Amino acid sequence: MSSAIINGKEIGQEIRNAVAERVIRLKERGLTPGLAVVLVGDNQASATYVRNKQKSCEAIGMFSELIKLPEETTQEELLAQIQRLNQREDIHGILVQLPLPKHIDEDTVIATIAVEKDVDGFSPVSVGKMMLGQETFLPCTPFGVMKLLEYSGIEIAGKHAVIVGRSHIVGKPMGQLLLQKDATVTYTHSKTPDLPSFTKQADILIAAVGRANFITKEHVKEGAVVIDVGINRDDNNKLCGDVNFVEVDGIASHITPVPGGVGPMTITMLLFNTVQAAENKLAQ
Ligand SMILES: NC(=O)C1=CN([C@@H]2O[C@H](COP(=O)(O)OP(=O)(O)OC[C@H]3O[C@@H](n4cnc5c(N)ncnc54)[C@H](OP(=O)(O)O)[C@@H]3O)[C@@H](O)[C@H]2O)C=CC1
Ligand SMILES: Nc1nc(=O)c2c([nH]1)NC[C@@H]1CN(c3ccc(C(=O)N[C@@H](CCC(=O)O)C(=O)O)cc3)C=[N+]21
Repeated sequence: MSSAIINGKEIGQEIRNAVAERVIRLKERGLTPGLAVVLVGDNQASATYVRNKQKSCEAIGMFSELIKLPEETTQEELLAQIQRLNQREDIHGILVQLPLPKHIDEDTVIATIAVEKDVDGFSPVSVGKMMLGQETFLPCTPFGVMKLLEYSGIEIAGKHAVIVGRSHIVGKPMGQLLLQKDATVTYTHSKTPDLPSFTKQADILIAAVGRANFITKEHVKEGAVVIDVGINRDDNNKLCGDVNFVEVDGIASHITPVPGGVGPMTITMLLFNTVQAAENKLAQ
């Protein structure tokens, strides 16, 4: 039997409809939620994501502004741009698209974003609050995965979650959010010897590696829930995840596709966080 498909497009749309309602309420009170996306350089993949984000904002009546800066932008210039966005009344969320060109220090840039506008949840203060279980903007991709699990009725408490990957934007916060819901969490990474011996134990397996079709049937326990965060291009330049879908289909109880799985949820939670930022401002 094939695995149940967790449909991120559908679940994302359901959440977006609720977010759109909140946008209407805010507009009635004279406030249009605004997102600024800062894109430095001309990374092709980044340009595609950024377009998706803008289209999604427009679709639910939010304002979005793209600040496109040349590859040679200095760090000082970028910091000055962010400071201007921090001051602007019409901008409630700021997203600096990563990765940045090598001559710019990402940590410094992210730490400059005002915490009340940090809708990516990447700044040190946001990360610290998340670790402490305090209210804050949660990073969109792990937040989106939590929603996928919730909407699919998948139980987390007491389950063994194994994360492959420990990046600051996906793997690390993912483990933290699952831990908060009482999963037992194991982190694995490139220095983990005998990876399948760990992943085979997972009730919930999260793949955030960045390698096309890396997770195969030898990594997956019968009946596991498999969440594929990866967005890669295969040899034919086709979009694919970190999980070899064909092999794992039928072994997993549930699986997310790529495209149409985690990707649309990331954008959904960005819209969610931006509307929350706008509501927070009205509540001040
Ligand atoms: N769907 C979405 O919305 C999003 C998708 N992505 C996608 O998710 C994937 C991961 O992104 P990101 O976390 O930013 O990537 P990074 O490259 O920052 O991190 C990759 C992680 O995978 C680990 N890793 C690499 N090779 C292996 C290996 N052979 N065995 C075990 N672990 C390994 C690395 O380990 P180590 O730390 O030891 O180097 C690292 O922790 C990418 O495909 C990216 O495009 C990213 C963001 C959002
Ligand atoms: N500051 C910052 N915040 C991010 O959230 C961020 C980032 N930088 N840098 C890059 C990664 C990647 N990312 C994706 C978002 C949406 C899709 C997405 O919508 N994917 C669609 C397909 C898109 C397509 O067709 O190319 C899908 O999976 O169905 C994918 C990847 C956000 N990231």
